[in-house]
Amino acid sequence: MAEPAAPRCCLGWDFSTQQVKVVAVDADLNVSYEDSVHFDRDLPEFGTQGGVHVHQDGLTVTSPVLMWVQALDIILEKMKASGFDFSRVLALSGAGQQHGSVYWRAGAGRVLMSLSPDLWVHEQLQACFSVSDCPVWMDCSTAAQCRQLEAAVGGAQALSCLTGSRAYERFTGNQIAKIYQQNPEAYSHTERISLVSSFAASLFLGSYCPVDYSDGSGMNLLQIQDKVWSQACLDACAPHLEEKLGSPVPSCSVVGAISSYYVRRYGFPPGCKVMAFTGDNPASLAGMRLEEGDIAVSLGTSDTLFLWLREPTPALEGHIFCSPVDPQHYMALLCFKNGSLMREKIRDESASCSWSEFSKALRSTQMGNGGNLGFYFDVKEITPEMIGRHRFNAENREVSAFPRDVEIRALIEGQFMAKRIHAEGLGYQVMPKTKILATGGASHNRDILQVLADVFGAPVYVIDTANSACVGSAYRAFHGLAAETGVPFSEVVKLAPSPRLAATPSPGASQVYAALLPRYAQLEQRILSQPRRLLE
Ligand SMILES: Nc1ncnc2c1ncn2[C@@H]1O[C@H](COP(=O)(O)OP(=O)(O)O)[C@@H](O)[C@H]1O
Ligand SMILES: O=C(CO)[C@@H](O)[C@H](O)COP(=O)(O)O
Repeated sequence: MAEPAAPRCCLGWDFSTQQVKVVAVDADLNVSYEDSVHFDRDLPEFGTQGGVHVHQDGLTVTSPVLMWVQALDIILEKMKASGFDFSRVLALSGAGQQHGSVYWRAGAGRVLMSLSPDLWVHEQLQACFSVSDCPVWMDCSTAAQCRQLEAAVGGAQALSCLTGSRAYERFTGNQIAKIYQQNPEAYSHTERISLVSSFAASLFLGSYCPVDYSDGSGMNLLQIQDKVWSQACLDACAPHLEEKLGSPVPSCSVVGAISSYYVRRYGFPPGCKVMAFTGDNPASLAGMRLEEGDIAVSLGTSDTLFLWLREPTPALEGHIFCSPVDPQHYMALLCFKNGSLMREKIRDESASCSWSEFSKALRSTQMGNGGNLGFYFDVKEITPEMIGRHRFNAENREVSAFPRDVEIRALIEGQFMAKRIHAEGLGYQVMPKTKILATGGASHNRDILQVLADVFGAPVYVIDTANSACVGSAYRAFHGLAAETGVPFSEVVKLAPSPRLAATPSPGASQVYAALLPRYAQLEQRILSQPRRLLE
């Protein structure tokens, strides 16, 4: 009897801070394959820590662009070696860490179009980048460019109304302005500037892929309501920028068929469609099938919190992005830089480098931590703009240290109280029907999720894989296949596995945190009002 045909699938990619990841999702919307290449571990020759290089000024943070390309080569070879059947891939899409930028040297487009299947992609693109170390989202070296941009458009709120955010140091327009000002030669030799997401899509397309509206919203350049580049912002950042960026496209666009390179080298079908790639947080929104009223908390390298929005409400804190799945709607996002890497530091200092010891400490301490509260920002935080470690006892007196278990609970409770306080600052209210959807590496840790449920007073759900950006990308690829028929994204994914309940609030949690949240907010204000703290 003939073998039954292998089920068709879509691939979802994620070029995130610490790794490149991929999932295959079959037509029944179940994940059938998962793989990753970890930059520090699998590509040690690039010498990154956490996927990045922090420069001597402590502000500039970059990643080598060829490391990303080589990671793609390696992961595809791993898939091939494992027997993955590429001929069943109908379409693919992907995500990238947001805000990072890639600078393609003049002539690179031609090289991309004529890749030889006998060689690795990274071998062929060696000379294709005018900037070898790409600024990434952790960079905070563009304060001067941010002030220039805000001044050019009439202030911070005016910029936010236009682009969804006041000027942020990691946002791509400000990063491009810095490259233009400090390295005009590299800028003038650049024929195309991509986001990490559109760069990754370009590798698959074999030609430059446009920036999508959703990830494009993280640049301080896109008018989020009109979905066009803001001429005033472009002019304030660098000359000839519009031609280097190309026109932005709806996130649901099919941008073309896969390059013949992948057809000939790996056996992808020639008609395999490439759907526009987007930011990792927007892709996670798709992967978790977030609905209005839900709140998503991503615990990856960064921690982020995001919501589905019907109407944009740009403010001086937080970001509004175009929705990655519905052209009429938006998403709100808060980003916290001291996420997993800060948790790893405290784990190493106070839990013998072990997540299970870390969890034990969370289980052995009480909700509310005996009134002890902590702020842990080893790198300058985005929300709020603060740096340093600050610990307070139950009498609000600053103390220099906590016992190890108290330190661990103070870190996790503090991280989640900050998220709730700043989400409420954007107008979000926890309702009786609120669901929290958690994702990212730390969502593997049930004890961390328990604290999340307790602080928010809401149940926490997870999907089968913590790689929601990959899953969302594969779902978006399925949506791309149906796009011509106008089927909404929600219809395409309605039969996907439902999120699973991972934690419910403990009895008494709401009373404990009703008392602690205002204290945490007041202490945060106290720290912020001491100017020396900002400079530490
Ligand atoms: N059991 C665990 N408990 C807490 N954090 C964890 C656990 N397992 C992994 N992590 C964290 O997950 C992080 C990676 O998350 P991930 O979402 O894959 O990151 P990114 O997508 O930004 O590369 C690691 O830095 C690690 O600290
Ligand atoms: O800057 C932001 C969002 O605004 C970050 O969330 C980046 O998108 C990095 O994502 P991870 O690699 O931490 O998932």
